[in-house]
Amino acid sequence: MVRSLSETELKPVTWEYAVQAKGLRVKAGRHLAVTGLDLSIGVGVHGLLGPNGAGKTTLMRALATVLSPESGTLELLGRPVQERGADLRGVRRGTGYLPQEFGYYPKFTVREFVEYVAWLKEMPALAVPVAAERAIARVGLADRADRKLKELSGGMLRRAGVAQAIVNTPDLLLLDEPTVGLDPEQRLAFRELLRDLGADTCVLVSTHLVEDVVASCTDVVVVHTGRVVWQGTPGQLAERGGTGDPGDSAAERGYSALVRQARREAGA
Ligand SMILES: Nc1ncnc2c1ncn2[C@@H]1O[C@H](COP(=O)(O)OP(=O)(O)OP(=O)(O)O)[C@@H](O)[C@H]1O
Repeated sequence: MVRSLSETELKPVTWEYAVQAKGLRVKAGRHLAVTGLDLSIGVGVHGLLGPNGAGKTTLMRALATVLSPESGTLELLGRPVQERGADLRGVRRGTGYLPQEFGYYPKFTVREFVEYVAWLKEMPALAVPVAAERAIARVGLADRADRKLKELSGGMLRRAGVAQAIVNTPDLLLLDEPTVGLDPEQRLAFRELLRDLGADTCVLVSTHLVEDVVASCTDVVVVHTGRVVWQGTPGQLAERGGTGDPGDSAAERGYSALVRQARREAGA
């Protein structure tokens, strides 16, 4: 049974930054993967870049309130989340999350899956069918809404994952490698969707594809060994690289230069 909401939970909360982290430390298993991270992001599309093991997934999981911070402060949608009695339900209602690997019931259809998540997000029952229909259409799966998840290709499954993340029109949308497995046409459509969502949502999207970031992000966040080592626009990222840095584009060279510098500074 779904319990009714308390007065505190219903009180409107305002914020300038959907995510505000200061000195954030988060463990992945026993390993401290986020090691003192400062980050403030608001409405827009923020690309999260970093080498394998930099802590991107762990950070995403903390922002999705799946992992609790070890220390530091974390405010999500204007609510402090590290304190006892924090309004995690309020944060979760306003958040959409596509994990790197997500679990699902293989026999659910796309529609059932997306509606189920809408229900978990405590959306009003009457609003659910239309919201699910819209989310499914936005990821280009309208013609497959009644197909079972187990019958979908990897790229289609990923798109169903994005649909469940946006069904509640979240204020904070966390997408962990959403473009993995998408064909070139779908990747282009997805970039457009991201730009569209970023007009009124704080979107944090983790990816290894610098070109995706340049095409659809207003802001780039580079992490290394669990910290933010650089934040700026895609244009500023492109300016960071030189001809000696590896990469096929100015932005890729800029990213390589930043990672090299972070490695040098970390003494690795
Ligand atoms: N359950 C775990 N137990 C121990 N260490 C872990 C665990 N999960 C992750 N780690 C370690 O934490 C660090 C950060 O991992 P994380 O998955 O957050 O990085 P990432 O930037 O998302 O990497 P990738 O780009 O490969 O997805 C890595 O060194 C990883 O080996």
